[in-house]
Amino acid sequence: MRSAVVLAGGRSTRYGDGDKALADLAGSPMLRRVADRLADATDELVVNCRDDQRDAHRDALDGYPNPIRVAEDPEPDEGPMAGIAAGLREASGEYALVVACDMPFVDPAVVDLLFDRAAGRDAAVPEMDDGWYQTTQAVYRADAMAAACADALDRGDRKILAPLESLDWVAVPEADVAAAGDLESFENLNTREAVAEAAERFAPQ
Ligand SMILES: Nc1nc2c(ncn2[C@@H]2O[C@H](COP(=O)(O)OP(=O)(O)OP(=O)(O)O)[C@@H](O)[C@H]2O)c(=O)[nH]1
Repeated sequence: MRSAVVLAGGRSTRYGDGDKALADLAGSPMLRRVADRLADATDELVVNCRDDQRDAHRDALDGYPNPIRVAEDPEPDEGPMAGIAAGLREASGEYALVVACDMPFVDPAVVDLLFDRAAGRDAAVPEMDDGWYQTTQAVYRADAMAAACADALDRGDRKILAPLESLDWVAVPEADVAAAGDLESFENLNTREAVAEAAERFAPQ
């Protein structure tokens, strides 16, 4: 049982007015593009968002083939780490992929690699050649990471790697990701211009 948690509780300030999770990408909302990429690679979808986003996000996912759960932030605007914790608490699988709602090119082959590498550990996190860890496209043992995020938030430590300090995790080198799939998996779209450019790369509906 593989869960997927899509983080969608942000305010999309760089996108401007509107929720970038609902940005139109050649006929589908970005959240739906992400979800569709995960449909075969995972068994359930958890959408993490605020209460005021819930109905629109459900509508965007109408007809999705896997079970959907919504994990609301207990407090809005507490940042991605709080979103990860809320989403993972709602996941029913032992392991869950966490992915941001603005990564519509997430590659199922990369997802498979991350689940494989996480097996028996608490997390598998891609490590880019420039030293960046892709914590918002990584696989976690759901209960361990949710607890570690809660601890880090309690300590007031918002560093994105803070929850990993107490976990048994493995970095997945960029070269391994590139060998298994496509590095565009990590591309994230923050502005209307980026969404418009990406829309051209999807086949017309
Ligand atoms: N639950 C939750 N998720 C968040 C929060 N802030 C960001 N995220 C999510 O984390 C992911 C990465 O964050 P950003 O790309 O910075 O998204 P954002 O904060 O909506 O966008 P900007 O305001 O332009 O930075 C996105 O999927 C967001 O939905 C938050 O306060 N709560």
